[in-house]
Formats: sequence, structure tokens, C-alpha cells
Amino acid sequence: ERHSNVPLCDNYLPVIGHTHMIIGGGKRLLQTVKYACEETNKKGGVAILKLGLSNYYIITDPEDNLTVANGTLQKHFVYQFASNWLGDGLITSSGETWKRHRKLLNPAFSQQMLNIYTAVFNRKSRNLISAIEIEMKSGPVLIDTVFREMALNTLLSTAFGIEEEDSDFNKKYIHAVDVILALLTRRFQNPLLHYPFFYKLSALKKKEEEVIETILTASKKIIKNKREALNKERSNENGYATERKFKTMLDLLLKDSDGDALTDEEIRDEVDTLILAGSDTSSQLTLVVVMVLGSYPEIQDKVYQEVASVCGVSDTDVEKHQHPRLVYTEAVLKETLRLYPTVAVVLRKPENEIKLKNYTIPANSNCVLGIYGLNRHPVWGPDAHTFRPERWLEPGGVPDDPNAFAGFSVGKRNCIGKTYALISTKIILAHLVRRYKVTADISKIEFKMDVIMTPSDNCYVEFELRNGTTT
Ligand code: HEM
Repeated sequence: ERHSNVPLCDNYLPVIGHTHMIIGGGKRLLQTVKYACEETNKKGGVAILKLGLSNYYIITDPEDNLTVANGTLQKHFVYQFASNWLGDGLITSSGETWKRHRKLLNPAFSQQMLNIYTAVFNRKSRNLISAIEIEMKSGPVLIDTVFREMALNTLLSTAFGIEEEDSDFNKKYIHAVDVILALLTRRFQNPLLHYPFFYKLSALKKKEEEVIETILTASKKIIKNKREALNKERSNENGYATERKFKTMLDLLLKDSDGDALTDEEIRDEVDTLILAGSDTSSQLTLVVVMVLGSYPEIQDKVYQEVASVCGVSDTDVEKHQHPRLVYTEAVLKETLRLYPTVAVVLRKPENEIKLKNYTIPANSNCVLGIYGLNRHPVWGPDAHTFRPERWLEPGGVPDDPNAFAGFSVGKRNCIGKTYALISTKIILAHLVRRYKVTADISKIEFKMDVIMTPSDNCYVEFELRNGTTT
């Protein structure tokens, strides 16, 4: 039902609305998201996309977007499609559960912890270089696999203290996550499958059960090992638990669970959530930014010049006092995330009506925080669609409203791992550009949306040693 005068996106058909536009694969869905966001920008920042019998309110106006983000912490029902996998983890949960878990995990992202993780980021970046060194012997490198394994290893180390790198496990896990993200997206694209009754009868459900089994077995193993290690540590200390300096995210969760606050199931939900939220998103950003550097040699050169002057040209660690000075590199990362947002939309379901600048959104509506459109909203100026990292460093180069950039979402439920992601990616880039010149062509790459926005084509990059010799 339309309760307001919010404009409809064009290309609306009688009865089915825009449903025809979301049917198909992940490429089709992303095209529709882009279309809906661009339409919304044209129509002033709020518009309706009609899917099945439901109105989806797309919000790309920065101020209204923040109002919705903070006015409704309740996630949309589509997040429940992932409940067999992520349960009540931080991404999918709402209400008191979300509040409690967020509070519990916050200390894992403090400045002190990020400083500790810096050593891991450096170590894993060196491992990445070794992996590339092997791959580049046979020509351009398919970076998707190496970057994803690296991000998973980094997350496993910082979040769970797991140091051994088990490539078979990684590949299996990464594949399972790909399959399930695609399944969730296909379910969203078929309004009939939104109903559990029809979904249970579908082939998607069967496939979902198979892959979830793989994922849950892995996360249970991670928790079991960590518990055993903690118990061992305690018995070594004659039963007195001492505060260790290096606490992983899992330590924080397990510590709380000893006070009976978190059940085993809740811990497992967070483990799976952190792996998804922390490694897949970070690896996509690294992948796209390396494709960008390979496509714009002058930008790559500026990144190299900055890294060389701040960190030196030799293969030393990027120190905690150095990465904050990589301001141009950070501008390149933000500009990449602005134009290629890993998370292109976020969905919410407000329990109460929400008053925007010009409209009122009814209670229980479907709200879409249109990150893709917001990041290209007219407040970004006439060159909103142009890749220009310099804008981040120029006075008045970016909109005054900090919420006009939503690469990590906005408001109270924004990304908890935002600074983690920026620091780790800056450190990877510093190691990469000191060693290699990269060549790629991002204009040839098409993207898709299987929950997260990722290249749908293989991403090949040519790596050439900076001293002129190719190994
Ligand atoms: C480039 C990398 C990243 C991007 C683009 C990104 C983006 C986002 C976005 C857009 C959201 C909001 C999702 C929603 O409301 O549905 C989010 C939430 C979240 N992110 Fe990230 N993220 C990144 C890296 C990370 C990392 C490294 C971690 C952890 C190690 C992390 C953990 C989380 C968690 C737990 C949430 C849920 C927060 C909540 O609802 O309270 N993210 N992220």
C-alpha cells in the first residue's frame, strides 16, 4: 500500500511493479540496484521500488539515510534467510541481543587492539607476496583466490588466534561461503521463496543444508580448539585466569560465556559472522583497489611515492605510527569504496513510522539504505561518478555531511571493523607497491551482487618487480 506521495521508480509494470527487474542472476540484481539508486537520486533521494506486493523505500539522501539508519536498528526479514548459518550474530540480530554482542565485541576493535593486529597485518602481507611470487611465474595472476585466502588467514589470526594456514580448509570454506551467498541472493530474487513453506520444498534449501554443514563443522572446530587452549592456559596458571595482553575476539566471547552470558550457539553465530563480515568484505576491497591501481598508473605512482616517503623503499614492517600518515593511500581506498561499495545496500524494517525531510515512511515498511546511490548522490558534485581520490584531501572536496559516504554504512549499526579494514588494506598495499608495479584493466570487469558486490569476471593482474626484473 502507498501511504505517502513518495515517487515510484520508472519502468513500473501493472500488478508486478518492478519484480521483473530482479529476476535473474547476481549481475541482473546489481543492475537493478544501480538503476533503483540512480532513479532515487534523480527523484530527490527517496523513491519506491515495488517488488511483488511490497513497496521497498530506497533512500539515497544522506540526511534521510541517517534518520532511517538510526531510527530503525531492526534488520529486515531477508536477513533471517541466513539464520541457519549466522543465527543471531551481530549482522543478523536485532534488539537486546545485538546491543549485548556489540558491547562485548567493541573492545576487540580498540586502538590498542588494532596496534597489536598491525604485526599480523604485516606478517600476512608478506605471505601474500610469497603467494604472488609463485603465481606470477606463469603470467598474470588471478588475484581473487590469493587475496581471499590471505584475508581469511588474517581474520583467523586476529579474531581467533589461529596461526597455521591450511589451504585446503580455506578453499573449502571460501567455496561454501560463495555458494551460500549465491543461494541467499537467489532466494531474495524469487518472492515466492520468501515464504518458508515454498522455500523448504525448493532445491535451494537442500543445497543450503549441505554447505551449512561444511561451515558449521569448521566453526565448531575453531571454538573447541580455542576452549581447550584457554583451559590449558588456566591449568598452567594453577587455576588463576590472568589477563593476557593479546586477546582475540574469540577470547572476549569465551570469557563472557564463562559468566554464562553467551551460549555455545551464540558464540558460533559470532564466529561465522566475523569470518563473513571481516574477510570477504576486506578481500573484495583489496581486490578492487589493486585492479584500480593497475588501471590508473598515475594514481599507483602517487601511492608508491607516499609509501616510499613514509615507510621507506625496503621491505620493512609498516609501523603503527606510519600507516596513519598514508593519507593519499587511504583516499584511494575510500574513493574505491565510494564507487565500488562492497555492500551496495542495507535493508531495515522500522517498527514505527519514520519522519523524513519530505515524507513519512510507514511502520513495518521495507527500507533500503541505498549505499550505492548515496555515495554518488549529487552532494558529491558534478564529478560524483568520476574516480578522483584527490577529492578526499582537498578543502571542500567531499560533502560537509560525513554521512554522505556510506561505504561502511552509517549510524549506530555501522561497520564495527571499519578501521581494522582500512589499516589492514593500507598495510597490504604498502607491501605490494613497494615490491611491484601492477597492470590491470578494471573497465573490462563486470560486477554482480551476491549479497556483497563482487567482480563477476576473473580478475587478472600483471605483477612486475619494481627493480625491473620479472621472476
Ligand atoms: C572493506 C571492508 C568492509 C566493508 C566494506 C564493510 C562494510 C560493512 C557494512 C556496510 C556494514 C553494515 C551491514 C548491515 O547493516 O547490514 C557492516 C557491518 C558489520 N561489519 Fe563490516 N565491513 C568491512 C570490514 C569488516 C571487518 C574487517 C570486520 C570485522 C573484523 C567487520 C565486521 C562487521 C560487523 C560485525 C558488522 C555488523 C555490525 C552491527 O550490525 O552492529 N567488517 N560492515
